[in-house]
Amino acid sequence: MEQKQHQREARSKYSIIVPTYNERLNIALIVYLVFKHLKDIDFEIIVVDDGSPDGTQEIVKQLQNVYGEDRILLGARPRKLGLGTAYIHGLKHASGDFVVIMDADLSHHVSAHCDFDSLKQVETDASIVTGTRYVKGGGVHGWNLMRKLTSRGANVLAQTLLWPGVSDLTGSFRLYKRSVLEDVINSCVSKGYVFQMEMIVRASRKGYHIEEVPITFVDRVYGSSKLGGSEIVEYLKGLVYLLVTT
Ligand SMILES: Nc1nc2c(ncn2[C@@H]2O[C@H](COP(=O)(O)OP(=O)(O)O[C@H]3O[C@H](CO)[C@@H](O)[C@H](O)[C@@H]3O)[C@@H](O)[C@H]2O)c(=O)[nH]1
Ligand SMILES: [Mg+2]
Repeated sequence: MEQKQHQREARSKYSIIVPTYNERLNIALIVYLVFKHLKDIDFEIIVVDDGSPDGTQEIVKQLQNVYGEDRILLGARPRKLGLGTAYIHGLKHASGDFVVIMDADLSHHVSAHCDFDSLKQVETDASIVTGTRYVKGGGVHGWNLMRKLTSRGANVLAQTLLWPGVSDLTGSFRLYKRSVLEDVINSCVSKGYVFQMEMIVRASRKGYHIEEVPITFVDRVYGSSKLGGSEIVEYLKGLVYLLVTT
């Protein structure tokens, strides 16, 4: 009895941060899939919503009624403040020893990072386990040619200039040791999508052990991407900034 109690106390906890902007049609399904897949794991889901006009927060509140406010936390912000700062906001609510970040639109499948091997890796030797589309076994489904070229181009450019030793710098499905995330996040300045690249480059420069797992990114069915031209400009600026400062 005492031993069981001890085992429960010693169990690692995972905080899953899911940023949302207009994800009313997706959020219930991603939450359902996480609960279905992570049966034996202690976790909480932190939804960081930027005042979505489509009423995403109303759905999250309903989900809190179903699953409990201790399992689904809502980090509500007044307006769209960017993807990078959404993670920072989510981390403030997180109580886990490990943090998973993933999109709300079902482009990431929870099994890729929350399988036994990934969890074991980050609990033992790795500091970060990051999903990559650009190794054997990984890929992208559903993007048009322009989007594929944009993603590939962004990665090739960053690889060539920064040599971070990671094959997919712009992907956003990652598993962090909480202490590592806190350390790296505090040195980041990006606010938007470029944040993913800055995080992994800074982590690599700090010497953290980064493992990669192949993932297949599946384009969303409901809603639309929030990646616009201004994010691409920010990415290029971020690249130059990292080149000069790291
Ligand atoms: N809170 C908040 N959430 C946001 C914001 N912008 C986007 N999101 C949320 O962030 C997730 C990813 O946004 P998408 O708009 O679906 O991105 P994508 O075009 O599919 O891009 C994906 O691939 C990129 C790499 O090619 C990734 O860089 C990106 O993170 C994402 O995984 C979604 O859950 C979306 O609701 C924001 O300003 N605030
Ligand atoms: Mg998406």
